[in-house]
Amino acid sequence: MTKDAILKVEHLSMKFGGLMAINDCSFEARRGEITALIGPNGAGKTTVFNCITGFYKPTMGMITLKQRSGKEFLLERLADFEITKKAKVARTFQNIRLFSGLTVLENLLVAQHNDLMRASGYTVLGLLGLPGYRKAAAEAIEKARYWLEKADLIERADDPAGDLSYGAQRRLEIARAMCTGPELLCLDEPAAGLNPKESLALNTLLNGIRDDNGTSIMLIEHDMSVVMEISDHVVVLEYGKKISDGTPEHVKNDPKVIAAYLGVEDEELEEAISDVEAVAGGEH
Ligand SMILES: Nc1ncnc2c1ncn2[C@@H]1O[C@H](COP(=O)(O)OP(=O)(O)OP(=O)(O)O)[C@@H](O)[C@H]1O
Repeated sequence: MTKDAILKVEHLSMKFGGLMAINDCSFEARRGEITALIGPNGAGKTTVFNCITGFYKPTMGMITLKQRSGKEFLLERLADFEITKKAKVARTFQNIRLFSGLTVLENLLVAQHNDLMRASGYTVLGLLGLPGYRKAAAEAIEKARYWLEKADLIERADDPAGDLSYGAQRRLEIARAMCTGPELLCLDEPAAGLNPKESLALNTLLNGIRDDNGTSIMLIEHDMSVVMEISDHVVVLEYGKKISDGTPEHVKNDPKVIAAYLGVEDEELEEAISDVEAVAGGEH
């Protein structure tokens, strides 16, 4: 693993019956950066995410997460709850999964349930009397308040989560994931369905998480304006294989990526690449 990589995916393959959804895919995500995983529909982005977060066990390959402390975890060998708890990887899903009947604040406190239970010593007496529990409860509220501020949701703390606008619910999900103290935050299409104002608020939140908290972020995203604006590094998949990897600028101008997004078949690829190169050459 290179010095500053938080995640290293090596020769990852995932087979569903006869379908090779991921085929010998390798890439790294660097610490303190926003890495975007992009590609046409069915390219395998969600499958890669599901392998990283333990929802699927890969058919082959290694996924190594290295924490700030230097401690390494082989994610493909851990159960999904251990990936969250021990390796400190948090995720959100394409569909919003909040407790819509609970308030915004309660959603953030529920996320810290494990810490609170540990502080209680797992006894009712602990809940009622232990100073350790009272301290943990105060810290949980403080952490929730911090993330409500960051997500621009402090005014809505006591409202049911289900009453929030779609964009605010997305930010609440991210705030909730951050309350678990992750080293790597994985976001599955965070900008899907957002209007331009909500998209801007999302960008502000994600930039803050990277710059102020130093948390590394991996995201799957279809909205290219979001990808180009906030990513430090982009990995492009097509038919389960990596076809490009680099800065947003590099990837945007990569003829293979352009061809993939135009839906060009393999046999036409060389022709498409030379066409694109000719156009690009003509622009200089
Ligand atoms: N559990 C599964 N069982 C069988 N096939 C699956 C399963 N999950 C994904 N696939 C297949 O694997 C391929 C990759 O799917 P995946 O959802 O990872 O792509 P994606 O890039 O996330 O697509 P999208 O952008 O549409 O969400 C697709 O052909 C899909 O049908």
